This record gives sequence, C-alpha cells and structure tokens, in this order.
Amino acid sequence: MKIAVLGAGAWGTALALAYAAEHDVTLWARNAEQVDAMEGARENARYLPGVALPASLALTADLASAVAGAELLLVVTPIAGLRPTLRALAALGQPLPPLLWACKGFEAGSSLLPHQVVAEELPALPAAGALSGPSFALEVAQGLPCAVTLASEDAAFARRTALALNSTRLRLYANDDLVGVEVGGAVKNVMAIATGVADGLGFGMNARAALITRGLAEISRLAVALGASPQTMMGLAGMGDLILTCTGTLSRNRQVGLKLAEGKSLPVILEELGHVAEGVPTAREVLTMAERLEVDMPITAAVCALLYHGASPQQVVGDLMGRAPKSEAGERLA
Ligand SMILES: NC(=O)C1=CN([C@@H]2O[C@H](COP(=O)(O)OP(=O)(O)OC[C@H]3O[C@@H](n4cnc5c(N)ncnc54)[C@H](O)[C@@H]3O)[C@@H](O)[C@H]2O)C=CC1
Ligand SMILES: O=C(CO)COP(=O)(O)O
Repeated sequence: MKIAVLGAGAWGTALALAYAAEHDVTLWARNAEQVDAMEGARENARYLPGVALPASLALTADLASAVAGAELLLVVTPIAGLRPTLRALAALGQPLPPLLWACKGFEAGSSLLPHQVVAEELPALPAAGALSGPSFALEVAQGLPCAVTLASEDAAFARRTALALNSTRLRLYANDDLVGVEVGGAVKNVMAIATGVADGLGFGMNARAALITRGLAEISRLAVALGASPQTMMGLAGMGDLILTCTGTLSRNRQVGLKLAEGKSLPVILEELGHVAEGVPTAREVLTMAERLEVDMPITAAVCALLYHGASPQQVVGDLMGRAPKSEAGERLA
C-alpha cells in the first residue's frame, strides 16, 4: 500500500519506519529544515535519536507530493496540529484517500475528540479512523513487539485496514467503538500525570495501583457518558495504554508528573521535555466535558488543580483521600 505519514515527531517517525518494511511510505514534516536534516543524517535526531531511517522511507516537506497517489493518509501530529493539517489537506483541492489519525486528546478550546475535528474539516473522506493503544514510539522503532487498535465507525473499513497494516512487529486489532478508543487514549495521559506525581512523591505502589484503577473507573464513566462501550475500556486503548503510560519510564506525561513532584513549574517542565505531553492541555478539556456531562472525575480535577490553579501535590492528595467514602460503583455511602 502507498501510505503518507503526516507529522514527523517521535510517533510519526516510528510508524513510518515500521510500515516502510512492507509498504511504500512517505513521511511528511511541515518544516523543510527538519526534512533536510533527516535526509542528511537518515535519522530524526530531534524527535527519535539513535534510530536509522531505512533507505526505502521517502521524506518530504511538500504535502502535495506526499499525498499524490497515497492510498492511506496517517496524521500523526499532536492534537493541536490535527485541524491545521486537515485544512492543509483540504486546501490541496483534490479527492483524498481514507485517513487515520494517531493523536490522543481532546482539542483545546473546543473539547472535541479527533473524529469530530475530522468530520468538521474533511466531511467527504471515503473512510476515517483512529490508531491508538499502548505504543511507545522508541520501542516500535526498535522493532519490539507491539499491539494497537484501529477504530472506525465504519466497521468494514476498520477490519480491512487492520488486516492491511497488520505485521509481525505491529499487531493490529479492529474496533468499531471509535469514541471509546479515543477517550481511552486521551484521558490515560491525564492519569499518567497523576501517577507520576504520586510516584515522584514516594507514595508507593499501593497508591499507584489505586490511581490506575480509580483512573480507569473515571475514564470509563466519561467514555460511557459520551456513548462508548465499557468493554472498550478493558482493551488496548483503555486499560492497556493506561497501564503503559502510568508505569512506563518512556512516558512524557508520566515525566510531567514526576517533575511536578520535584517542585518544577509547568513551563520549565515542558521546555525540558522537548516533546508534546498531551495530558497537559487535555486535562482542562476533560474536566470541562465532565462538568458538562455531570461525570465525577476527581483525579482529573486534582491534575487540573496542580497544573492550572497552583495547588500543591500534598494538598490535592489530601483532598482526594478526604472525599466522602463511596461504593466502587460510585454511590456515596453516607
Ligand atoms: N510518542 C509516542 O510514543 C506516541 C505518541 N502518540 C500521540 O501521537 C501524537 C504525536 O506525538 P509525538 O510524535 O510523540 O510528538 P512529538 O512531540 O515527538 O512531535 C510532535 C511533532 O508534531 C509536529 N507538529 C506539531 N504541530 C504540527 C502541525 N500543526 N502540523 C504539522 N506538524 C506539527 C512537530 O513539528 C513534531 O514533529 C500525540 O498526540 C501523541 O499523544 C501516540 C502513541 C505513541
Ligand atoms: O501514548 C503513548 C503510548 O501509548 C505515549 O505516551 P506519552 O505521550 O506519555 O509518552
């Protein structure tokens, strides 16, 4: 298949590498200097250092040439880059092939999920869907085994495309619960910030397990309120990615939490990170959605208090632990 991967950060580069082994892949970056540097070194030294780009992987900063003849588009920018990239595609003024996206989050300001942004910007696409699940870019680039979910409301497209993209290094599962897969991928990043804070403060493994489990309950409540199936939360894009991101040292969102626990300010943390941490802008959107839908999301509220309202980690932990006791299903005991 001829595939255009749009966005050359860590994840776009890793996916392009993985698919270049079996498909005809072009990786597009908006920045021509970055493309020149990658072409010169055959490495993405800025976002995925130490991994050689195969000779078969084409690189370009020209969107029209990346898209020409492509049978599948894969948008792998941060969610903040999704709408601008879709608009650039629309501006090409030509029929487009099916499109997948791999960004995780709710769009800042609009609180929209990626599929809603895609529907607004490219309503005439023949098919569309999300790629999500537990997948650190570096491990995928190194060829280590990984399994992810390909979700689309068009179940036949999800199955057909999962079959076409499946490989022995990157196993694909089809799913037609697009909302569930997107919510799982978006909100686990918020939980990873919370877990990083708890681990950074030395709260121990009991606290970590509690955060992950109650985090999953929180994600599931929001997902179901948005129309998702609870079963999806038990899958790769739900529990799978939540476990990976909350516990994996490669997670940027977890690193944000660890650094908050060291007392660093958010601007300093983001500067040091040098990559996107989607949980930071998404936490605010998730809380907005939760308030709108009257879904109780105390861990998300605690992360927002830490990130945006100057609360101290000790304060938010005290607030979380001091809440009225509840049943595990969520009703108050008194
Ligand atoms: N890195 C990972 O392990 C994984 C990341 N993801 C998701 O993939 C998305 C991208 O993440 P990364 O590649 O890791 O980010 P990154 O921080 O490594 O790189 C971001 C890339 O996006 C580009 N970009 C930003 N705004 C853009 C725009 N408007 N148009 C075109 N390009 C733009 C930047 O120039 C940069 O190349 C995020 O939503 C992330 O949550 C999903 C699975 C794994
Ligand atoms: O989404 C990811 C793994 O599935 C990457 O997580 P981070 O963005 O926290 O690094």
